[in-house]
Amino acid sequence: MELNDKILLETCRIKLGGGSLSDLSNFGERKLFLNTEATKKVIDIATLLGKSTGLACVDCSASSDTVNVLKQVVDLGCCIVLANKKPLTSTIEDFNKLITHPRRIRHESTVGAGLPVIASLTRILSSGDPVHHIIGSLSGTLGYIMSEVEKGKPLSQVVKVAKSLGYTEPDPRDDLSGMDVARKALILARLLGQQINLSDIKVESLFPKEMGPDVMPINDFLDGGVLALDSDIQERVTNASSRGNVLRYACVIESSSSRCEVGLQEFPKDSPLGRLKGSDNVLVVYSRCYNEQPLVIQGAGAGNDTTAAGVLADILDLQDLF
Ligand SMILES: NC(=O)C1=CN([C@@H]2O[C@H](COP(=O)(O)OP(=O)(O)OC[C@H]3O[C@@H](n4cnc5c(N)ncnc54)[C@H](OP(=O)(O)O)[C@@H]3O)[C@@H](O)[C@H]2O)C=CC1
Ligand SMILES: N[C@@H](CC=O)C(=O)O
Repeated sequence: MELNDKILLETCRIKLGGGSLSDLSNFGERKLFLNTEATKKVIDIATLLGKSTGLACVDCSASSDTVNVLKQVVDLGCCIVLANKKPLTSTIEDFNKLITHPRRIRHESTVGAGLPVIASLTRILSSGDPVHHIIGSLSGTLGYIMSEVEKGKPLSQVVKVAKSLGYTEPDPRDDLSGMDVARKALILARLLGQQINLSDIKVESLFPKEMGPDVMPINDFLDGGVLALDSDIQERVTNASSRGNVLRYACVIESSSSRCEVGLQEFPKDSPLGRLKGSDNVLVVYSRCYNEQPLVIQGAGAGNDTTAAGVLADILDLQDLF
């Protein structure tokens, strides 16, 4: 379908109302392709236009199912742009395949939404400057939740607000389990050359297994389950505060030891992570050049606008190649 202003406005209306893209099939003369048929269409177009035109295949889903079609379009010479972290956090073989042509992939929005995290790291590494150590707070949702809980608001309420502001993954348990941050950490660690998998990362979840997506439907979690988490997190925040600290969900990556872990940690209130407010992300990078004075990248790390801006900038950046 042609993405004219009318269709784009209608798409925004449907998605802001919590609807599905499939609702667009009821809007004028649209044809909706599902799964196998959709994949075949994408491959047909990639076969026709991939090599000659710099066709970019853009994945803004939160699905694990797109990795096969992405690998095929890469083989057909297409560029790929991802906001979706799952293809890059599949097996190391899939990751290596997707980055076969490093100049034909952009995935800025996979870490820090629109913040220039991937671009900065890629520049540092390609200049031959080895990155030793990264520490960051890479979840807009968890950053927002921790700063609101600090103000005395219950976690259960704040999760719903984070969802309505577009910060969370489609299922906020992807954020609260730490898996969304673990995926970002894995993408960064793999960029640094670590040949590791998601299962190698130590991850702290903020809810018990009984509340997981395989056990509890999302609405039961949001309307009931999450209430049981309020007192524990409030107590941890209060205890940290009594020591002059704040709690942040941090990610630590160390090149020398291949250490990669994500979880809640206490930080002094006046440290780069401790000063974070709202959905801001911060990434502190230590390399040979950025040693005494590390590179600090900070700003809004989640939300529809900043993520979309990151994706659009990636598409435009690729067009300069052709
Ligand atoms: N929100 C944010 O701040 C950020 C999000 N991201 C990433 O961007 C991605 C999208 O997040 P967000 O926009 O919040 O999520 P949404 O759920 O709003 O959007 C995902 C869209 O993908 C569609 N979709 C799902 N599966 C498939 C599929 N197999 N093929 C094609 N389309 C599919 C969904 O369709 P339907 O409408 O039918 O559900 C939906 O419209 C995620 O991977 C997320 O991690 C990255 C950085 C920041
Ligand atoms: N759910 C994510 C969105 C960006 O990746 C977050 O909260 O950071």
